[in-house]
Amino acid sequence: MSKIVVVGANHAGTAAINTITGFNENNEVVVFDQNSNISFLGCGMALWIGEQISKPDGLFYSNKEKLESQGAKINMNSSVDSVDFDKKIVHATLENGQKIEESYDKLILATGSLPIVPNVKGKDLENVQMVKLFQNAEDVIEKLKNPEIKTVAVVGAGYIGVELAEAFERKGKKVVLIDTMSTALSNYYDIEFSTMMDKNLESHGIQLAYGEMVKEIIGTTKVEGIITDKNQYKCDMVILAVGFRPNTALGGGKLKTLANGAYLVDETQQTNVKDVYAIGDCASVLFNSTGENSYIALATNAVRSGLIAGHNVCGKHMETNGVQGSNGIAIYDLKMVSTGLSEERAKKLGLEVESTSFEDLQKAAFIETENPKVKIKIVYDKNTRVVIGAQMASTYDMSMGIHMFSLAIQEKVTIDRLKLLDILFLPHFNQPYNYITMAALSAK
Ligand SMILES: Cc1cc2nc3c(=O)[nH]c(=O)nc-3n(C[C@H](O)[C@H](O)[C@H](O)COP(=O)(O)OP(=O)(O)OC[C@H]3O[C@@H](n4cnc5c(N)ncnc54)[C@H](O)[C@@H]3O)c2cc1C
Ligand SMILES: NC(=O)C1=CN([C@@H]2O[C@H](COP(=O)(O)OP(=O)(O)OC[C@H]3O[C@@H](n4cnc5c(N)ncnc54)[C@H](O)[C@@H]3O)[C@@H](O)[C@H]2O)C=CC1
Repeated sequence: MSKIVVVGANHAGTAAINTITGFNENNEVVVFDQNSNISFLGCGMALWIGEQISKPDGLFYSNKEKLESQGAKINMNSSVDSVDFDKKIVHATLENGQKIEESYDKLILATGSLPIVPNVKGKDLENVQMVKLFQNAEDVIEKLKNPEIKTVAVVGAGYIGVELAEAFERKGKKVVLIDTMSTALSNYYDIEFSTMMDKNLESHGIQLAYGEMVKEIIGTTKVEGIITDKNQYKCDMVILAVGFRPNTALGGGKLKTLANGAYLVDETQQTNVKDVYAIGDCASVLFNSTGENSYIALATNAVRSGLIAGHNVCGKHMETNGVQGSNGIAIYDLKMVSTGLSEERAKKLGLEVESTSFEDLQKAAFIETENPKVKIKIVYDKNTRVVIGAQMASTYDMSMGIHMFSLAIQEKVTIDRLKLLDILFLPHFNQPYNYITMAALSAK
């Protein structure tokens, strides 16, 4: 029997706690989380703000009572202030202000990430909003009730920014979407895909302000406008969504990190200090497209890494497969999914790559019901021909197709092996000369 302390009980922490308690091995599990809620699905935030769902209740899948019924001791509103890695003790402040010491045999750090805050004048004005926690969503929803909030400037056209731009437009607000890059979603898609999203956003009246760097948020007490290196926009609310950084202050220089501060972990999620594990957004992941440890903040990675650490702290050896950073987005009718590297990002990393693309109807052409076009692009290493990325876009829900490419990258499958892959055909579903086969066959 071991005593396992878990710091942070959102997606990664909860996955680890569920795994450990699921073994029913009478391990003592003590958990600290500085927040008042557990397992908030940020992915539902835009749906809630944009009123595509009527209430937030379904955005949580666990809570203190549930985890305690499984045998863990849960301290909510309780922060861990420091860790003595030599003595194997965490120092925490409980909800009632009491300072305590908790010893551990195994420690799991699941402290997640923090939104990056650009260091610009005016960032502390009223109505400048972060969008990470449940409480942030509550604040935004409350503020949107004020009819004086007419225009929202969203800074960052990544996943959060694009999803929220849609949500604000659905709420009848004027939206300006600002990004330093020349398209939306530039971390995930090549230009022929991201421009599809840009046209989609523009066709719904969202103003795109790309290639612009925010210099200042203006106002006396509240937001009145935003100034970039190229323009000035009048607005009543500013959303900052320019990415996450790992929340790793507890490492205190003892734990090795990537350049961005994420705890460096091995294939079992263990850090460089024995018996100390790190999972989720505070940790590195092995990125199969490059073979290197990287930072990819996703709930999917958080859950998987929690499962892995949960096994290993209980003495059940489990190793990561590495990840592909598979992701998806659905804005109005447009769905886009990607995995691994885009061609542009691969080239920026100095990789020699080729790509192959195809566009066709999803189903047999004679089908008389809904039959949208699907666009696909597969990126592969020029020398080894191993697949390292794929992107798909359509108004049709083709999202399941990307999982096969995720597996192809994980298992280092070459583009040539996809040419004759046995893909089912049924006119209701797809075409015999389907776009996956055709893209692979047209590879150089
Ligand atoms: C708006 C939004 C939409 C998203 N959509 C998606 C999506 O569609 N798909 C997807 O895969 N991912 C999505 N993500 C990303 C996903 O939410 C994160 O990757 C995920 O939350 C990471 O989980 P985590 O448990 O590692 O970290 P976090 O969610 O950051 O949780 C960390 C926890 O640690 C606690 N904590 C931190 N420090 C301490 C301390 N010192 N003491 C005690 N407790 C501490 C915090 O209170 C928190 O509960 C989205 C994120 C946002 C904000
Ligand atoms: N559907 C999904 O899978 C979702 C995933 N997430 C994940 O959550 C994490 C955080 O999401 P985001 O904050 O959207 O990060 P992101 O990395 O997706 O996008 C950040 C955007 O901000 C831009 N940017 C950076 N600095 C800027 C600056 N100073 N001014 C203007 N623009 C700037 C970048 O060019 C980029 O387009 C990501 O890891 C993301 O993948 C979030 C929402 C949905």
